[in-house]
Amino acid sequence: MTDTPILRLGTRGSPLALAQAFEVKRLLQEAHSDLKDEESVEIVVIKTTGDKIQDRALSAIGGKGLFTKEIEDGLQDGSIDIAVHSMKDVPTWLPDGLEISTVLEREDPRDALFSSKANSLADLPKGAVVGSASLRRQAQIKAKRPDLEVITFRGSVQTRLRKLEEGQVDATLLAVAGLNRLKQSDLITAALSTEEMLPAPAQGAVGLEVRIGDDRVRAYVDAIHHEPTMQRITAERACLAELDGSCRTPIAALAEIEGDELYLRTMLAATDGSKIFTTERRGPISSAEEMGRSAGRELKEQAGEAFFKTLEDQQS
Ligand SMILES: NCc1[nH]cc(CCC(=O)O)c1CC(=O)O
Repeated sequence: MTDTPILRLGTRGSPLALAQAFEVKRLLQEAHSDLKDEESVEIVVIKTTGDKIQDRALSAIGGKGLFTKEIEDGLQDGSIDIAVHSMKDVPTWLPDGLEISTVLEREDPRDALFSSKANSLADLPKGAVVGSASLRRQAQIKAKRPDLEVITFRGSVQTRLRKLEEGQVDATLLAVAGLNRLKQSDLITAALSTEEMLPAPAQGAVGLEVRIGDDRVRAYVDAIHHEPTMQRITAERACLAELDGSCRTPIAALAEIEGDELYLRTMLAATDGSKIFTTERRGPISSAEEMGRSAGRELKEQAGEAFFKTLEDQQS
């Protein structure tokens, strides 16, 4: 019997965030006999700025860490021991004293199309309306199908699918991983190939953030760590860091492990799809970080300073 929990997990309260937190709890309980008690691992729901603001595109609100800041505050003030995040939402720079110690095995990193009108982006009727608030998705849609109308579209997975059902849009895109974790993958019309739609850095990966040097907590979380996932997202996030990417910059990156090599594809785009820069790297897994950095530098050079200046102007 435990009076107080042994571990407190901090999470957002969306159905997807909760599903991820319960998965972490289940894995921790499976790995450690002293956590078998129901009360030994407590899930603490924390509302973030990103959850409070529902009426605007995140890119318009700006700022990094919209889905993570308040949860990190909980780590720093000791009210939680572990923050559970979608790694896609975690900024590349973490607050002092915190680290991503652990990642779960990655889910499917692809984006999924939801539509009753077509099974692929290419087959959508001319002029169809696609709802997405992600600049990365908007840019890739516009690059392939300039005739489509892309409208900003936010809310939880449930809200977006309801809007689609109501006919507010002809199609929307969501991460396959989210639907899989919610056990709702049957709602997916089609998963898009990574050639059609390159995913966001770290899409499909769940990460655990802890206080640096918290050996007690580390002893628990180390048992559920998946190193190949960490290697992949290290390369992807290094590219993002090099570009100083926020959710205002359309950036995509996907690293895959092929034998003992890492194969990294990255993309930087103008939001209207008028420019797409891509680069690839192949190298030893141990160079994940440097490969990502170098890919990011190359994208920066390809795009040139004028490109970043234009991005800034578009936002102001
Ligand atoms: N920005 C919201 C967000 N953060 C993580 C996911 C999906 C799950 C994942 O990528 O792990 C989503 C929703 C979506 O893009 O469909």
